[in-house]
Amino acid sequence: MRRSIATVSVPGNLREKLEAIAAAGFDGIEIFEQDFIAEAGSPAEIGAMIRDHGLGIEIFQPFRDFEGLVGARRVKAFDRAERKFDLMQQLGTDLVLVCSSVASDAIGGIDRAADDFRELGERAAKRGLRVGYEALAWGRHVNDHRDAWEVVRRADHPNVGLILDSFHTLGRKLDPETIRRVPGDRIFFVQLADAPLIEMDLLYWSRHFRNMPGEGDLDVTAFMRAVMATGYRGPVSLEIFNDQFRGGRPETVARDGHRSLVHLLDRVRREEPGVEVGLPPIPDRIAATGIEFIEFATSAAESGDLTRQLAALGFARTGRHRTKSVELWQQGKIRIVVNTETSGFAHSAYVTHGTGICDIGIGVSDAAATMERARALGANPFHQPVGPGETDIPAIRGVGGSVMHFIDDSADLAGVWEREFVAEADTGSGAGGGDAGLTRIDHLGETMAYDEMLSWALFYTSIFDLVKSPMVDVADPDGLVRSQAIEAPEGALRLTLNGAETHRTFAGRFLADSFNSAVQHTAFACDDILATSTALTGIGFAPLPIPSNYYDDLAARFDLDPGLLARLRAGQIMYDRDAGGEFFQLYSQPTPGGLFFEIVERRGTYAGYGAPNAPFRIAAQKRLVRPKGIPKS
Ligand SMILES: O=C(O)c1ccc(O)c(O)c1
Ligand SMILES: [Mg+2]
Repeated sequence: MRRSIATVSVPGNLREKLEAIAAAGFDGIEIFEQDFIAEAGSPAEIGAMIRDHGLGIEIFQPFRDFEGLVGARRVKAFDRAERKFDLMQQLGTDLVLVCSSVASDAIGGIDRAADDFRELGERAAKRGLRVGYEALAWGRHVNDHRDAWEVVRRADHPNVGLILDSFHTLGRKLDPETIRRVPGDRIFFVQLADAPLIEMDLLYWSRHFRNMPGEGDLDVTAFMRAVMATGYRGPVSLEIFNDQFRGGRPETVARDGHRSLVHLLDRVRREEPGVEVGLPPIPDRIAATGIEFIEFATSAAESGDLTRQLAALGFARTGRHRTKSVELWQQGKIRIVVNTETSGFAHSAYVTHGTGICDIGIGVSDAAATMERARALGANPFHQPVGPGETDIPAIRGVGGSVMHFIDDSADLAGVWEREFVAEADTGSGAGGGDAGLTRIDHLGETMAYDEMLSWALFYTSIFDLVKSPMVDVADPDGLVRSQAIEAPEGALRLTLNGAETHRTFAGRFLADSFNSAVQHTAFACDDILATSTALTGIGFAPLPIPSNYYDDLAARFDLDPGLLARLRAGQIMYDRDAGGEFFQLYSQPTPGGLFFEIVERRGTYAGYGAPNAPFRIAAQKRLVRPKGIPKS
């Protein structure tokens, strides 16, 4: 199937749009009249420019307020159509999108509209053109794809067909299964868009909040399955009106669009067996098995602060790299790599962003398959020269230019630690070692600009078998931070994406200080937070101080055993509860750069991340990092 995108979906001038669209891998475009009118060249020149980018013009759109008019208004509508037919012939496209009328003087009636379309089809046929009819969700008389189909069916003209748009169908909560009844050869074009579920006026929602399939809450996959089941094999096109995308980068928006389309078509062929979507086979979404390691980029001068904090968290240095200035710190199943090399990727990450997490190792079922899927979805593979005896671990670029390595349980990859590191036990020079009962990485919190959240959520959920939880608002004293959790079934991999809109928030300050989106916090799991808290106190861990008011409020909100409450208060441990269980959180003090660690215990099936505690945790962090408050400019 031809993969297409409407020019309105991508920011920039027409040339910038086309370059980004072509580079992302699309076959064609929907030329939006606005984008065409704004351009300086003649229609023929613009058509040639589009084709010079290797793109087909799949459709010209929109043609508005055509059907249901009478008298001079009707004559005028046909005249307007003829002018646009001229234009289409000069541009070099044979299909026009007519969206259902919103004109106040349009008269309803399926047969009246069908007559109009039969005549329009006749006129189009004389020029070898075709007309497609789309029901806008807010159309005056036609606002349901079933009615638009009935108009097309009764028009009964080979040059008149139906146009489907997932937004108009799903946004009005129409059952997409009804599409299965339409003959595939009567569908001329299919537009796709997703949207977040927000109660608001349909037109406003459509024109400002659409997003790429998979980025929102609509079941675009069910819609597309129904379309494919009709036998339709024409173009599939993204038609995204989104304020945020309009201010984004053309390359990013186009790349995300293509990624979403590949991901969607791959889902459709798996869930609707027997349909041919015209994509080369790719591995299914990858099951992530956990976080195999995180790697800090730092320097010899700064690494001491970091490793002291690791030791105070109960980590022990267990190995040194055979040839590089790289240490391995471990506790439970957690591996932390501390890299103080003075060349290579980690060093450049350190130089640009300061001490921070530059690399995440994800455990996967099959690393080669992960690379294949990531590549097909437009991810950028990462390579750096490997020294003698070093393992070339497959990797791609992730958030903020960081690296994501993939480790499966093949001997080659899983054996990297034994092969490349000399165990400290053999040298007798280990540091740390006061185990505090941390078992694994519960989650990583990535901080990014709010504008990037949809993009990275799509990145993760298209490559891996992960699901998004609803977005939550976190109140920082100086602004809002939005948080979105992405999780593997059973919680094998959990990530939170935290989107900051202003640099005055704790997250926003981290972004500004490190010039980067990156992991800001690492949350470790333990089995017994009270025991861990006691052990940590014994090895010199300094928790984030939580105000006494917080514990008084806990006592008021929950029926907590007074003994437990006293232990929480003494240990600076935060508490939350949901229908499935309980949650305990203990925070480290942040580094001057804003990085921090969290220790959690999940009891029962508690599914969240302690969002109700976040405002108090953030206020406490800000008190430490900037005791005099953050300047208001
Ligand atoms: O918002 C609109 O007017 C509009 C125009 C054309 C479309 O295809 C559409 O889905 C919406
Ligand atoms: Mg549309």
